[in-house]
Amino acid sequence: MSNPLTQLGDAGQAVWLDFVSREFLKEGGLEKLVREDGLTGVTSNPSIFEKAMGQGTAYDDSLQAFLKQSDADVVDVYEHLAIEDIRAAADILRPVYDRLDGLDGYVSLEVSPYLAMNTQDTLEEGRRLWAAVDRPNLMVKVPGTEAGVPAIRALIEDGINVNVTLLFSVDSYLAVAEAYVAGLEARAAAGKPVRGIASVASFFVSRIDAQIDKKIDKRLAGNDKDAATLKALKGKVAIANAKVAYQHYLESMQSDRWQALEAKGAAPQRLLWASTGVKNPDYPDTLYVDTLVGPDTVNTMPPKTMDAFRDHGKVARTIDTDIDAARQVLADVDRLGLDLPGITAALVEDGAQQFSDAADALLAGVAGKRTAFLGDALNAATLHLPDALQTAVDDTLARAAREGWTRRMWQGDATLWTNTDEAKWQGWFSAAQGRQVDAAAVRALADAVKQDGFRDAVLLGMGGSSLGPEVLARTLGCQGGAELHVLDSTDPAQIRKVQSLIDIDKTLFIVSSKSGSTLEPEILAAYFFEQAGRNGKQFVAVTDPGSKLEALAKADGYRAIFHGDATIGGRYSVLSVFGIVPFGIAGHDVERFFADTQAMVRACGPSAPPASNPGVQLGVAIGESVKAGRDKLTVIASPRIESIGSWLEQLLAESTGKEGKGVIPVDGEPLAGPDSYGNDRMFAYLRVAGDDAADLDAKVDALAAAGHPVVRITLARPELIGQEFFRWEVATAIAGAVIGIDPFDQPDVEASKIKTRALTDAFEKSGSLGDAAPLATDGHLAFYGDASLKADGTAGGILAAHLGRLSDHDYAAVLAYVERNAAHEAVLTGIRQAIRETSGCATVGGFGPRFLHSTGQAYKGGPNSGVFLQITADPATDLPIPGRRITFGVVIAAQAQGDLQVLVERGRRTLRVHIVGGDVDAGLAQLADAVSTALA
Ligand SMILES: O=P(O)(O)OC[C@H]1O[C@](O)(CO)[C@@H](O)[C@@H]1O
Ligand SMILES: O=C[C@H](O)[C@H](O)COP(=O)(O)O
Repeated sequence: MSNPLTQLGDAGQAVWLDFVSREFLKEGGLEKLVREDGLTGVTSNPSIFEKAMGQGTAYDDSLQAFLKQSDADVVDVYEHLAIEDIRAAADILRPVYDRLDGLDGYVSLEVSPYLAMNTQDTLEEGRRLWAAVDRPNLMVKVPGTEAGVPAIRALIEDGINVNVTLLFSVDSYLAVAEAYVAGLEARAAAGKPVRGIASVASFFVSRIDAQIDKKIDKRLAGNDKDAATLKALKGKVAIANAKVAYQHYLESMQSDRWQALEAKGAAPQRLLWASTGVKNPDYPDTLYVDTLVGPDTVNTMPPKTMDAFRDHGKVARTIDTDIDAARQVLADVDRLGLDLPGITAALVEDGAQQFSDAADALLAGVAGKRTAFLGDALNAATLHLPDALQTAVDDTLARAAREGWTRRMWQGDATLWTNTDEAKWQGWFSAAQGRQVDAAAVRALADAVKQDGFRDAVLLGMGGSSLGPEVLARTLGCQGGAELHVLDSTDPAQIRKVQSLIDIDKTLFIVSSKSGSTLEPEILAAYFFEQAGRNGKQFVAVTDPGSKLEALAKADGYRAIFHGDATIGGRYSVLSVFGIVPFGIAGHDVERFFADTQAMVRACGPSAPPASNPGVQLGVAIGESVKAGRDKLTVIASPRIESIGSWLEQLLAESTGKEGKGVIPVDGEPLAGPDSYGNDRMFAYLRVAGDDAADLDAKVDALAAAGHPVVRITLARPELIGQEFFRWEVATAIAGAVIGIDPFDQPDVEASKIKTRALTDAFEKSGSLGDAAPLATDGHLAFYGDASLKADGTAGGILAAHLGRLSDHDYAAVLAYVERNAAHEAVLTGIRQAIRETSGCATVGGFGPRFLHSTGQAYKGGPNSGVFLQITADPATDLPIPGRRITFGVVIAAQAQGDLQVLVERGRRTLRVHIVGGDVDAGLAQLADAVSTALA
C-alpha cells in the first residue's frame, strides 16, 4: 500500500532509517519497514549504538557468549556486538541490494570517532571494518574532515563503499565529491572496475539550524535592527544550504570527468540528508524531509521523523525549487554576519566530539557490563575520596577522556608526559600480555632444574630485577620447583645468611640485571661463582640483549640466558622475564598466571574510558592527591599479599619522585587510628578475600570515615596479584601524566652510583674510604652530620635536634645499611612508629643498598620534605670479592657514604649514626632507646 514514505521512493529519493538496535532487529522492525515503507537503507552512528547498547538487556547474552570465549578489550566487545547488528541489518537489506543491482540497500557502520583527525588510522580502520563485516552492502562511514578526505579517496580506490559523514558546508561537500571521483578514476586507471561501488555524502541539516537559530535568538533578544530579516531566516538556513549543495551535485553530474566514469558504469555519489529530525519542537516534525525531496538523493530519518512522515508527510519535488530564494537566504546570512562558515566548521568539531563522547559513554557501558560479568575474576577497587579531591579527580578523568589519555598511553605517545623519551619505554604493555616471556622455555628450564635436583634458587639482583620476583615468591610460594631466595644486599652478614640457608651445590643462581652492569649483582655473581666451584651449570642470567652480564654468562658457560626487552624499565619489568623466570623456576604455571592477569590488562585497555578504567582511575586519584598535598601514599596489605608494598614503593617512588615532585610511598608503617595521620596522606589497602584482616578492615574504615582518601582493592585469591602489577603500572604512568613528570626515567639514582664508584675506585688505590670525624660518640653509636645537631653530644640530644627539624607534611626516613632480617625490621619499625606518634609525620624505612635502587630516587629527586636518619655499621665480619681489593664491607660503606653525600648535596636534612664495634643488635637497641629519649 502506498504511503508518503513509499511515495518518496517513487520520487527517486531513497528512504533510509537512522537507527538500529538489537531488539528492533529481532522483533522484525526493519523487515516491516522494508516491506511496507519501501525502506532501502540504514545508517548508524556511535550515538545510536550508545542508546541501543546502553539500555536494557538485549545485548547481554551475546556479550556474555563473546566474553566467555575471549578476553577482549572493551572496544572489541562493542565492535563484536555492533557488527552482529550491522550484519543482521545488511542481510535483511540484501534482497533490496540484489534487486537494485547494488544501487541501494546499504547499511552504514562508522569508523571509530576517535580517529576523525587522523588519515592513516581512519583508512586502516575503514579497511578493517570492511573486512570484519564482510558484506557487499556495507558502507563504511567516514567523517568528511580534512583528515578524512584522503582516506575516503583511498577507500574508494580500494573498492570499499563509503558513507561520508559530518558534512555541514558546501565546500567540504565539494572536497569529498572530488575525493570520490578521484578514487574512482584511480581505479579506472589501474584497470579495475568502477561499477558496483557506492557512496553517499551525508549532509547534516538540523544541526545547522539549531546553531544559527541560537545566534538569531541572541540578536533578537538584543533588539537587533535587522530583527525582521533575522526572524525570517529561522529554520531556513540549513535547507537553503542543502539546496545549494544539490545544485553543485547536479552540475558535477554534467562534468566530463563524471561522464567518463559513468560510461564505465560508475554510480553517482548521492547526497544524503542526515540529521533530519527537527531539534526545535516548534518546527513541523517533517520539516527536513518535505523540503528536501528530489531524485537521486537519500533521506535518513530517525524513527520519530519516519513515523511522522508516514503519517502526514508531503511528497513534492522541493529540492530544486526556489533556488534563488535559497541563495538569497545564504546571502542574508552572510550580510548579517551570522558566520555560516564559522558555524559549519565548529559543527564538524562538535560532531566529532559528540560521537567520541557517545563512544566514551558506550564503551563505559560495555566496560561496566564486562566487569559485572567477570565478577571476582577481575580484582575490585573502590575509591573513597574527600569531596574536593573527588571533584578534581572527576574533572581530570573527563579531561583524560577528551584528550584520549588511555589510547595515547598505550600508543606510547610521549606528549602525554613530558614529550622526551617516554615513547622508548613502552614494552611493558606487551609484557603484561605474556608476550615477552617464552613460557615453554621457562617451563623447560624449571623441569631440567628440578631433574638436576636443585632445591634452592638464589636471585642476585637489585630493584626491579629483584623486588617483583621476591613479592611473587612471598605471595605465592614455591609450587614444587626450587625455593627462591632473593639477595639484594652487599651486607656481608646478609650474604652469609643466605649462604647458610642453601646447599651450595644444589642451588641455582639467577643473576638478574637489565643493564647487566649493576654493581651488586656483578660482585655477588663473582662471589657465588667461586663458591659454586665455577660451575656455570648452576647459573642463569636474565638480562637485556648485548649487556656486560650476557657476555659474562657466555664466558662463564651459564646454563641459560633469558633476554629482557630493552624498552621496559626495571620497575615495570615484573611481567617480563625478570619476574617470570624466577617464578617459573619455583614451579609456577606461567601461562595460567598470565591468563589470570588478562582481565585487568583488558579492563585497563586502550579503549577503556578513563572513568571506567581501573588503572587510569587510580592513577588520576594518585596524581590529584599529590597535587592536593596528599603525597604520602600509605600502603596497607592483608597477610597473604603483605609484601606487595616493597614492589609498589619502587614503582611509585622511582617513577614519580623527581623534579621536586612526586609520590612518597609509605610501606611497612603499622596502621593506627585517624588521629595519627596528617592531611598529607592517601591510603591504599590491598586485601585478599578470606585473609584474617578484621583489624585492618576496621582501621581502614575509620580512616575513610575521618575523611582520608582511601583506595580499597580486593583480590579474590592471591594468584590474581598479576592484575595488581598491571593496574599499578598503569596508575603510575597516569599519575606521572597528572603530576607532569617523565615516569620512565630515574635521573637522580645515577648520582649515588657515581659517588659510590668514585669511593670504591679510590679504595682500590688507597685502601681507605677516608671517613670523616664524628660529631660525637655515645656508647655503640657515632654520629655524623651538621655541627648544629651536636646539642649536648648525647645520642638522645643529637637525635632530638635532628628529629626536631620535622614539621607538618615532612616525612622521616630511617635508612639502615645493615642485614635485613625480622629482628632489625622490628627495631626500625618501632623507631618509625615512635616518630610518627610524636610528630604526626609519615615515616619511611629502607635497607641499604636495596632502597637505593628503589625509593632512593624520590628521596633525592622528589620533594625536599624528608628528614633522613642513615644507619651504618661496622661489619662483624667481612667477605672478600674475588679478584678485587674491595670487600663487601667496603662496598656497603661506600654506598652509604655516596648516598649521604648526594642527599647532603641536594639540601636534604640528614644525620648519620654509625654502629661501632660490630654489634649491630646492641647498636640498634641503643638507637631505639635514644630515639625514645629524643622524642620524650
Ligand atoms: O636491572 P638492573 O639494570 O641491574 O637495575 C636494577 C635497578 O637499578 C635501578 O636502575 C636503580 O638504580 C632500577 O631502576 C633498577 O630496577
Ligand atoms: O548518518 C546520520 C547521522 O549520523 C545522523 O543523521 C545525525 O543526526 P543528529 O544530528 O540528529 O544526531
